[in-house]
Amino acid sequence: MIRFDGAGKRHPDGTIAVEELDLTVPAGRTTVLVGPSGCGKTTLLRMVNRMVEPTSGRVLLDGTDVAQLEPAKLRRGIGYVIQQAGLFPHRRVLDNIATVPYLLGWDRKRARSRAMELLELVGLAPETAKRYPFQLSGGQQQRVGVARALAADPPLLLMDEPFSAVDPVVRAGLQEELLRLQAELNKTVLFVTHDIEEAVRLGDQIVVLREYGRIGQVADPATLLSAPADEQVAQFLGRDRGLRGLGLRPAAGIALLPAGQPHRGWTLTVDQDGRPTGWSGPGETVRQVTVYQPGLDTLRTALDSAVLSPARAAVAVDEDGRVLGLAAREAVLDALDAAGPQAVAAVAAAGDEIAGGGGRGR
Ligand SMILES: Nc1ncnc2c1ncn2[C@@H]1O[C@H](COP(=O)(O)OP(=O)(O)OP(=O)(O)O)[C@@H](O)[C@H]1O
Repeated sequence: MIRFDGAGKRHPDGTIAVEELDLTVPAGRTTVLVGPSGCGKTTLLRMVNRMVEPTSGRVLLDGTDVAQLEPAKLRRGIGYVIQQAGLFPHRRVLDNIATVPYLLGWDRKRARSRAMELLELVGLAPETAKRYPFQLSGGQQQRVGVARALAADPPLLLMDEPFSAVDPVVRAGLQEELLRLQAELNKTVLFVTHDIEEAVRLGDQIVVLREYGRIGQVADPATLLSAPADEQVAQFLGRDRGLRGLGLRPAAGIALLPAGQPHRGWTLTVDQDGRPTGWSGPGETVRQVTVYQPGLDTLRTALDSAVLSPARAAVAVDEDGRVLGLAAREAVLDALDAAGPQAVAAVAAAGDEIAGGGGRGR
């Protein structure tokens, strides 16, 4: 657990980066610091590993003031991932990952075998080990950065906008990967981003910061999106915060119609294994079928699938992609109703496209 106890930073030139912050970062969870540029996110993160020394207050790591710990030793016990990975350009991937184990005095064989394990854990092929960072894509470099941070199995990870230099598709993949790793490893993660979408996807706890490191709100994603503390936080979350909130609600429980029965003049076609192949309608066929998995996906995905379907029905599938039934748009809206007034208001605010029809797929 990390505790910021009145922690503040005033630079010698008089700039106040962080005024005075009280915050608890719980163990084994992901806490995301989010806020506009210059609000002090990086400063706070770096106070933890003593790359920045607070000018007031303290930072406690499991009850110990980090000021009492020797910086190099402290940092060897903390995984640190930064934007553009920050890999050593002259070292091969394997040796980059093994950096901290080497520093900790592990013998080379053990350090390298641990590095190979991590390469696999972050989804990189074994042959990547021999390459130099410049021979990797941005997304691969970030994966190596995460592997390096995890090498000595530290209980704490500091991540400073680790995925912001890669394109949106690669970024979504890296976020998925982090969620998967975190479900397995349960590290204490302190993650900095200025992207609220990323914060909502990754955070167990989100800290919305304003200028000078002042706290706007500390909450779990669902609470933050449904009940922002004030107008300023609501504005920061953006107009579609209600819709984003649907992304946190499971799509289980939507009433399904039998898939064999035509819906609004469209019939779903399936292959011999029961997987959807298209929609057959009056005089035309649509090959694109939008699906959702009730046990895995969210109301947002189900709604999106229903809106995009020519039959105005999302196709529910099991984990093997086999059709379970049709979720008519009305049934999805009923499920939104059951999810509470926030969800319904969000859809109303999203306007005609969803409430009235439209959508692609024709
Ligand atoms: N060495 C320094 N000297 C003076 N001011 C500084 C110094 N380092 C940072 N600052 C200022 O402290 C404030 C907080 O900086 P910080 O890097 O923590 O913000 P941030 O929220 O991480 O921003 P961004 O999202 O743009 O990375 C900014 O106003 C910055 O200009």
